[in-house]
Amino acid sequence: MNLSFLKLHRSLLLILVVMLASVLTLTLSYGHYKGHSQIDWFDVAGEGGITAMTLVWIFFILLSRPKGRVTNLLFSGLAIMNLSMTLDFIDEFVSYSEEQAWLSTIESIPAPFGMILMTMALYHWHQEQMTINQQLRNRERFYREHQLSDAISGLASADYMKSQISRELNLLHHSLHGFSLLMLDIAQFDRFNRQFGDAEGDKLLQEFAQVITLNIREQDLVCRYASDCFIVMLPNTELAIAEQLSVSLVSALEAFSFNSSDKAVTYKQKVHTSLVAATHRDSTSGLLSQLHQRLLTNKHLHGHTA
Ligand SMILES: Nc1nc2c(ncn2[C@@H]2O[C@H](COP(=O)(O)OP(=O)(O)OP(=O)(O)O)[C@@H](O)[C@H]2O)c(=O)[nH]1
Repeated sequence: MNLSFLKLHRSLLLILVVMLASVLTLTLSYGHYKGHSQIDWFDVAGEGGITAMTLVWIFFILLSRPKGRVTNLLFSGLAIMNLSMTLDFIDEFVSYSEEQAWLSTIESIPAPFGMILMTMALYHWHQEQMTINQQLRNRERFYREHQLSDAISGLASADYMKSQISRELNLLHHSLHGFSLLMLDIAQFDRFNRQFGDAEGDKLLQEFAQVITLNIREQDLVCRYASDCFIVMLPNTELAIAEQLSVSLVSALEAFSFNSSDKAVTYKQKVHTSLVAATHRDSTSGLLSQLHQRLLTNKHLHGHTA
């Protein structure tokens, strides 16, 4: 588990600890233990479970989110709801004298305010997500599942691409134009890895992924298919248009200068490509195998020079 985001939220964690410590001090110093026989253990389990769960939610929010307005609102809403729940939970063990009965009365007051803050947080989170979705459109298309993305490039995985190809094949008879698939393979990537090391190789893969994402259209989907090989799905695109897109994408990739982490080396990479246009007679595996065969032929035709 990566805990790096938690370090950004030290002040929020401190607020939570101070809040819970104050509530415990206040209630335990004014309250009197009810006695074992007076305690309803079903209520204790239920209310204790809800209180603990809101703390777990706060933990995961702070673990997952950078600093900012949405995080502050989510934290405040949940922390205030947790305040109500903690008071309710402690109520199961202690009772108060008449002068301190307000401690029991106020327990339900924070919860609605917490819910209002959570609602505002969810609205702003929705707005934030719309912006992020726009940025991720070429990586996700219709579906989000972190297990279907490639950890190094951040792109969709081969499995996700296969599921999208099958989906497009099923839709093929409804669309005016078929779709095309473009395979892009970095030339001599093995040599690059040996020369600069695997970490620089990973950096090149990430930067190639970004260049591809920036140069494809809104409707296209890109995945990292295998080691140094990417596939771009071009929906509603005939082969002639796909060829033009391929040429401009390859020139963007080959014009891209890779800078090593220490800025000591600048490097340009050649790219091999292959293209297929899908027809309703094709299958997913058949299309992928055609792409692969054509890539091998193109590599052979153009030689293995970088
Ligand atoms: N850095 C890095 N390297 C990887 C990763 N996955 C595979 N590789 C390496 O990618 C290289 C792929 O080698 P090849 O398939 O021979 O490709 P190539 O050297 O580009 O050969 P051509 O395409 O024929 O020019 C191998 O050295 C793999 O070890 C990865 O995630 N990160």
